[in-house]
Amino acid sequence: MSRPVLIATAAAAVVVLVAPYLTGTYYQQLLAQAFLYAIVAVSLDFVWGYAGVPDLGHALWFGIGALSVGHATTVLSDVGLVTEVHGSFGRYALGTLTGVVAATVLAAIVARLCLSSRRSNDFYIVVVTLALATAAVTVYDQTPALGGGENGLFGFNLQNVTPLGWYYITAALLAVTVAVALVVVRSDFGLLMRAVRDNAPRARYLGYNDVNVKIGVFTAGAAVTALAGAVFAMMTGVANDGQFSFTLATSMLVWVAVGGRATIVGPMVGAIVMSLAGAKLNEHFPAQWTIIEGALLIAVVVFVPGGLIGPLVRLAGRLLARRYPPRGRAIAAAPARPAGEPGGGRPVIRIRDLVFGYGSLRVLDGVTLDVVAGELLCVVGPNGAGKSTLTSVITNRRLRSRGEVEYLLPGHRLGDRPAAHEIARAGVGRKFQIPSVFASLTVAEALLLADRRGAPPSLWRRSTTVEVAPAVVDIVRIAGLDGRAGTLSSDLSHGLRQGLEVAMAVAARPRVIILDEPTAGLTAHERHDIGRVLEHLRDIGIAVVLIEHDLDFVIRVSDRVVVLHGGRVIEDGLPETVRGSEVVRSAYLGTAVR
Ligand SMILES: Nc1ncnc2c1ncn2[C@@H]1O[C@H](COP(=O)(O)OP(=O)(O)OP(=O)(O)O)[C@@H](O)[C@H]1O
Repeated sequence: MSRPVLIATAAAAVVVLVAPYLTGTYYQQLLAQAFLYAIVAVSLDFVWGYAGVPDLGHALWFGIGALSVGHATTVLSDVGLVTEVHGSFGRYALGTLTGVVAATVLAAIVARLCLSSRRSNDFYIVVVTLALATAAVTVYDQTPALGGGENGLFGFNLQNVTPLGWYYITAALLAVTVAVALVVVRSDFGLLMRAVRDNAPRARYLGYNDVNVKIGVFTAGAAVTALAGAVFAMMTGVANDGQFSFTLATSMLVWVAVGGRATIVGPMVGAIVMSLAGAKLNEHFPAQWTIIEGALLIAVVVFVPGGLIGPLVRLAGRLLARRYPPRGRAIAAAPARPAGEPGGGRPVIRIRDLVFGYGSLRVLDGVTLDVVAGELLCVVGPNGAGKSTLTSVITNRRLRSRGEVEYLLPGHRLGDRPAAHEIARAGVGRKFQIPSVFASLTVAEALLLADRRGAPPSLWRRSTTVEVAPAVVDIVRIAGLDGRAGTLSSDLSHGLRQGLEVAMAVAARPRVIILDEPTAGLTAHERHDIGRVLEHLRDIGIAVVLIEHDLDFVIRVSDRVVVLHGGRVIEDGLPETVRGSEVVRSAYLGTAVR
């Protein structure tokens, strides 16, 4: 922590400690509530801001926590009226535990159902979480025996804790939440969260199970929010449908959006300021405040998508970084380590009669092919021949296809239909045709993630150096990325992103690497250099599969050439043979070949 940050944190701590003595009980209660809302905002920032899962029903978890405490500490009549309140601490603890467990289990089920669907996208998740929250309010209101009906449960607040006591308890809970959140988002796991948010398929093809990352973060967010709801109920002695409501869920989104997504501090400040303002204005203008909140959300999303406080936090960070350079992540060359098995000639992927189509369009039509260790295989063919599709079907066996793809990778037994991240973990690397990188990660961070190839990252440790193979250092140099370890991928040109993606694929220590047009956008000199790197990868035993259009380059670097046309292999042989083939010439000239 730099000195100014330390001073600012100490100053904030002094203000928080002294503030209740300068205000009355009323403001202590308001601030205690605001601190709990700030915990909720930080948890939503985790889920939405960092993992990119838009949870429109986040209030549901808060309501479950509150209701559970209310239910555990009261006795209800048939119509849901509270007839007795239990004051024992055990019941509050039981209610809290039950609420947190119930929210965690429900969130895990919802996330699994929403996120593991192949059709899952942001819109899908928004609709499901919104529908769930709306249904929860209806169920609550229709079941008085559960939560007291429209009146809710009341009068069960934990005795013997003064407003000042709650003020300090909630402040301490918020401090712990923010501290833990900051450690996690700066850790290696935080890197993975941002990677999954920016570009889930890219993370998947580096060996990470992006769905599980999202489910884990979503579930953790629900658990923290349920805990905040439980404490809220203990403090206020109230549990009602407002705590489940879409109105509260919208307020939560406003706190995060206005504060600034993916900053932790922004949503925390946003929640404290907005909930205090809301409490004051709600007293005099209840109807108007809801409209103001809605308008603010729209205005922020349209005009300042980074939020109001987030950019200030980032600016302060940048100014501080000039004076106190942070510990960035650096790239270092690791001692050479053989990634593949030397001694080429052994098939590592065996493809037999592979058939794949998009709807009625048959794109691969009985492809049979061996990918061999220590061989540089080029796949060529006219536009639309099915080259990129072949890559997709080899690297993701969850895509519906017929035929066989067998992976003969030592040390890895893949099931019948392995998922993309499992195939990547086994050592099949991929570069997409259009450069696919992580916008908010620096060059060094992207290589760090690639180097781990799906291994679970630490939740608290922040790696500062990424050690990559000499071939990666070569690619970094050839692509012009040296000296740019700290540059954000979003700030790189098209050509540099291309180079970064190739470097990422190689950094993952593949046994098979499939590169879809890695030289597109490179100069002749750079192509020559990339060609040398590919030959080096082949020489250390990696099976290199190159999809290329530049036939001169193909003839120069490849050991074997496969020609695809209309989804079929029409030629498979030595480069010179393929170049002289009549059938290949007619395929490229557009003559039908059947
Ligand atoms: N997601 C998709 N949905 C429907 N059709 C698709 C999809 N992706 C590709 N296609 C079609 O499948 C066929 C093969 O496409 P593919 O991208 O695999 O060819 P390619 O050989 O890689 O071509 P290029 O050299 O132009 O990249 C094309 O007709 C294409 O229009």
